[in-house]
Amino acid sequence: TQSTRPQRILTAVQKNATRGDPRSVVKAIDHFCRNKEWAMNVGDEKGCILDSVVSEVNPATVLELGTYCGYSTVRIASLLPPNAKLITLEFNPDFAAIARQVIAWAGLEDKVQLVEGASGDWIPKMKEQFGVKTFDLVFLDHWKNSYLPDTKLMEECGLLRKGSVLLADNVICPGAPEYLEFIRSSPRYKSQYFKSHLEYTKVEDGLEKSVFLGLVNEEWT
Ligand SMILES: Cn1cnc(CNC(=O)c2cc(-c3ccc(F)cc3)cc(O)c2O)c1
Ligand SMILES: [Mg+2]
Repeated sequence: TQSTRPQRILTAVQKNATRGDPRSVVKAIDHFCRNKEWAMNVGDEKGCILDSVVSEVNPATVLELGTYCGYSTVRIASLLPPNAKLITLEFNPDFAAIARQVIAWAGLEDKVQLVEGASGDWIPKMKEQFGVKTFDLVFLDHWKNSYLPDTKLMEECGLLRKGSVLLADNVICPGAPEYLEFIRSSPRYKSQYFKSHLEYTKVEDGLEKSVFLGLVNEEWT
């Protein structure tokens, strides 16, 4: 039977990366996707911006929306302090199955909880199911038209605190126009755009970093 692209990515990791070495896993996926088959990982260029935001926030709790093959999961988890937790949600069971093996190859399974299902179903259950109070960092990389409803849902569920950081991939390509419009005009967020390129290409793309400011007082007038 024909293999899938995620399966071929896993094979490339198992052949070219060292078990327990997250950087070699990231390198193997980037090499495969740049030289063999493009895939929708955040990639090396935007990945460096992701790394710098993770290092700056130094989060104890991270939520990733959209796991795919686990590339950004490995990048983030490899930078987390001891006892920090990353919960990553993936809707597609085939992607989730591959991601589990990529995360295990990197030796990061103790820092990562991969949850299969729809973000809209799981976000309201985060507190009761995983004992999460709030997230210090959220990486949005799932369906682009889910960025906005899921951000509103996280607010409503009290999962964001003053200072929580949202980092959204693909705000230019494929684009998340409703999300960008909302987050850049909301008084509850301080946003910053990091210009970059679509993974493994010269096409423009970028990451939007938004800090939640909490409920600002004019909302009570
Ligand atoms: C099916 N599916 C499961 N998860 C998702 C969510 N991710 C994306 O959709 C996504 C798409 C692209 C992209 C695709 C085609 C193209 F021509 C240009 C860009 C890039 C990304 O970085 C992404 O994160 C989609
Ligand atoms: Mg993406």
